[in-house]
Amino acid sequence: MAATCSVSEPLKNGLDDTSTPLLRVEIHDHSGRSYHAARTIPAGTTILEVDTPYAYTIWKPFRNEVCAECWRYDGGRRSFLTRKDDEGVSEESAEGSGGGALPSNGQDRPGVGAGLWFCDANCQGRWLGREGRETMRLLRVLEEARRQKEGDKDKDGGFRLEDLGQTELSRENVDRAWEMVAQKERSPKEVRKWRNIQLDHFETDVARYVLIALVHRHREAHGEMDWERGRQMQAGEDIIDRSSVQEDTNTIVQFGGARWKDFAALQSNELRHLNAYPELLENQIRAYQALKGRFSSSHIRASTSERRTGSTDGRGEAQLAGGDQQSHNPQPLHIGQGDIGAFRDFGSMVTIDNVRGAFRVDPGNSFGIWETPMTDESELMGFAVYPKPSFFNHHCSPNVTKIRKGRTLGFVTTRPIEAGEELCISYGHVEMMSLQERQRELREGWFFDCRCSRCVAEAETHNFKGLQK
Ligand SMILES: C[S@@+](CC[C@H](N)C(=O)[O-])C[C@H]1O[C@@H](n2cnc3c(N)ncnc32)[C@H](O)[C@@H]1O
Repeated sequence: MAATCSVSEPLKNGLDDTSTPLLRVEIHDHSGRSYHAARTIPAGTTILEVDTPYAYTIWKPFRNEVCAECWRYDGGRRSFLTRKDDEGVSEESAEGSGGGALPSNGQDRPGVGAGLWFCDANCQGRWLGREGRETMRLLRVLEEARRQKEGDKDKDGGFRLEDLGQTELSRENVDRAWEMVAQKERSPKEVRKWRNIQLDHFETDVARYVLIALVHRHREAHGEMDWERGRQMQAGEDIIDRSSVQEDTNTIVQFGGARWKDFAALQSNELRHLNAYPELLENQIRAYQALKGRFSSSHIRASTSERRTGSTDGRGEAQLAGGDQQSHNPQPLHIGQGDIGAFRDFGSMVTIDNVRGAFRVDPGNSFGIWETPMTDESELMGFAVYPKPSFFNHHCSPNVTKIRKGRTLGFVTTRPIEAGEELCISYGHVEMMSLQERQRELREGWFFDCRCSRCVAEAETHNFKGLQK
């Protein structure tokens, strides 16, 4: 039964932009926003197709076995991956919507890459065209935070769950944990220490997910204009002031048809997720601290002004972060001339609100990046959040199936659909399970009590107490 009055304001956000000629969003009492058919739809119709996620990560064990662009995986074989990071890309050829024609400055710490492998120059070019070479640099800086050996977390200044002195992760306690971090970051000295935080693989991988989201938010905030300006500076062209068209160009900065406001307005499962896995709070806060320490605005600002006053070494480069990193990171990381526009104020994106916002929406909305074709043996290689498809609710007898081709997600009807009918996918492989098994699976894996029409009908028939209409 669809309702329109029982939802909070945040839940309503994003509704305006989500309807398409085939889909409209309705709000249900027990399951929130959900796609419905705007008219009759034949079986086999692609009702939504989204070409790229807003944020995603590939888990470290798969990083050098999966193409970073098309997500091709060949059972662990690597011979099809012929390009790494920006290797083989000339300075001029990395242009695109990301405006990525920035020089490889030769200063990046040897051995630390951005962690991106590609099938070939096409995949590499597509990635660079969308994300820009600057994003590669940011990923490289973050990779320096990846702990190479098991270390002692206690002494690195990063948050520990024990610091909270509470085992129960109530709303108040989670807020208090973040507030403790907010207090600490009022001291620039403390934030400088966070540059030395070393993250474990999981923490680094989730920090990469956040970083991609923040880069996208930054791109929206600054519009294409700065990227274009950086490209012009690099190419030695006259800078054309296009500030009058910034608003127009802003509207085209989207990733998978979505903007930050769509991403951040997705449903949050923060508390239920943290209660199931309390150590995640430590992982998330440490990831935040490492990002903050490495990308802090004040550090970038100081460095960019250095460049402007010519106090760098004359190679026209501005220091980004890591100038005084720990001893095994002796070389400072630099960004190239022209990056000023692209990076300007990137550090201001690294706020508790933004980072917590990105973590909050991941558990309820992320799609697993599975090896295809999907079998029982398929590997889970990472996860991705696509805001538009996140409005599909789950049904234990779904009428829509999800198909991944590369990083594009397509949604196809599996039977004829009546106008007004709810359109649902299946979140897991639960169709063959009993009512009790399905309920347990969805509660434990997805943190909700399934109230799809099949579960509700079966619960009534079997007098199953767990579900009420
Ligand atoms: C990916 S979101 C789907 C969109 C969501 N309804 C919203 O308003 O943003 C997944 C969440 O939707 C709700 N949901 C989806 N399918 C459901 C179902 N069959 N029964 C109850 N809740 C459901 C759950 O709260 C779940 O965590």
